[in-house]
Amino acid sequence: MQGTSLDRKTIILRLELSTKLANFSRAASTIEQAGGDVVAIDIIQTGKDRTVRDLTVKFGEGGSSEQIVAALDALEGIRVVNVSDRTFLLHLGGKLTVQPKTPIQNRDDLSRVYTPDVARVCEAIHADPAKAFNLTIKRNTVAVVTDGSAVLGLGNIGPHAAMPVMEGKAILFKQFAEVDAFPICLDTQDTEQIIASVKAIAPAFGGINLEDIAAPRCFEIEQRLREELDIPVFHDDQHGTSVVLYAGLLNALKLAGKRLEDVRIVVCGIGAAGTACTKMLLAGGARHIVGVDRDGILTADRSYAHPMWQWYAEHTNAERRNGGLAEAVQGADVFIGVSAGGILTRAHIQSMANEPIVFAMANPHPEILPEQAEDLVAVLATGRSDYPNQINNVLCFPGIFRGALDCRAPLINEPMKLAAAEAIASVVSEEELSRHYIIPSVFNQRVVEEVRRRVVQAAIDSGVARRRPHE
Ligand SMILES: NC(=O)C1=CN([C@@H]2O[C@H](COP(=O)(O)OP(=O)(O)OC[C@H]3O[C@@H](n4cnc5c(N)ncnc54)[C@H](O)[C@@H]3O)[C@@H](O)[C@H]2O)C=CC1
Ligand SMILES: CC(=O)C(=O)O
Ligand SMILES: [Mg+2]
Repeated sequence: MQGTSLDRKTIILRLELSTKLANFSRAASTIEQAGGDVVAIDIIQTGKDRTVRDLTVKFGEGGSSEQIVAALDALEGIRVVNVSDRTFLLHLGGKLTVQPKTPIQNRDDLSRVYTPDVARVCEAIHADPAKAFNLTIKRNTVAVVTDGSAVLGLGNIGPHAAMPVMEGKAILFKQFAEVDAFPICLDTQDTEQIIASVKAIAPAFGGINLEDIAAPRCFEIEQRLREELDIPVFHDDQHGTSVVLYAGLLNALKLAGKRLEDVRIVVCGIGAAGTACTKMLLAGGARHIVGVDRDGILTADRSYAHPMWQWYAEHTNAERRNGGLAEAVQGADVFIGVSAGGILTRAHIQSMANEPIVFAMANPHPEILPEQAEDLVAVLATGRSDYPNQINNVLCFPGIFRGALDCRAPLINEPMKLAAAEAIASVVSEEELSRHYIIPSVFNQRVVEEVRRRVVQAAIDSGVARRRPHE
């Protein structure tokens, strides 16, 4: 596994110790010998035959949780019941809760919140369904919907395993943009069933954020839902990613003194994110794009069963390059990776043009780690939170939905996406721009504010705003 995490340096071990066979100080010294340091002990249960204790253990470069667990497992009378780290503990019981806005303290409150008085509100909405935006959670609530088929770069891990990511997205919506978002992981990967399910739940929501649904089905699902619903439907991995990529590239090119129209760009991984990034770059004026996937460079010399790849081959690679990743990156100015971890090598980067720009955006493992390539590049970015230059759709989706909800746009159109990209890029001033700061931090409060402002304006200018928000 690549990458490091500080969290993995502190673990909590739950041990069951037989009172007859095990000796606690023996366990502690075994942990020490395996490179760990016991910093806290909690007794969870004691009994005649056994005790259960939680041990907080820190370890340095020399130790690992696997070594410590293996050493303890070898001891007679000790059973390792569970190993957690801070990340796992943070996920205990999930990361979200539902909180009422109004307390119910007496019968009168109860009558108004619930029956009988609530009925008058129901009837008002029945008479005018648009009132659902004013009288229910609809106006501020987004469904984060997945089928678990392309979760981060982990692949098709299914709806249960997708939940932690979707809960995470919901937290980001709330924390950064005050949008109430709800994770919905569907137990189907059938296009028609996904469309029908989302349509069926849509009345409760003011927007639909599709997440981690694999290509090619994500294209049809999004298009059909956009046509059939009157609230924004936005596939984050396509459009959120392309907006942030475009913002990052505008700034990186500024720094490198190159123009989008002139540079040779390689997009690696022609799935949801890769296709949308390419469309955004073409719309922005890029002229030399080559796409490469597992089977090599997409070229009009071949025909593809997958209609999006056919489209891709016909709209890129004018030179009709052939070959694999090595041939694609040769002489390229920009590498955009939305594919899989660890596939880009130093040799690949050395074959690129001078001062190359590398955006290794696969999550959680980028195509190449910054420490492996930093000396070879003008700019390097990843999708991760633990390196500089985080090109991640979290810079887009909270603000773009905030704007769309505030002006009650029925969709998120191209001008709104472009406005979001320009807003994100604009947060980094000319003076601040540097190879380690081409894209603002998600914690920069101006990001959401600026994205929202420009998205609302773009919606008004393009005639899709159904209301003008108060400033
Ligand atoms: N930084 C960011 O904001 C974002 C990053 N991503 C990352 O991009 C990656 C792709 O995500 P999606 O487009 O949603 O998935 P997807 O499943 O729609 O597409 C992935 C594509 O990459 C291709 N691929 C896989 N291994 C490859 C290899 N060794 N060489 C070339 N192509 C390869 C697949 O064949 C597929 O066409 C994931 O790692 C994801 O975490 C996706 C969205 C946002
Ligand atoms: C960031 C994100 O949405 C992804 O990696 O899928
Ligand atoms: Mg995603």
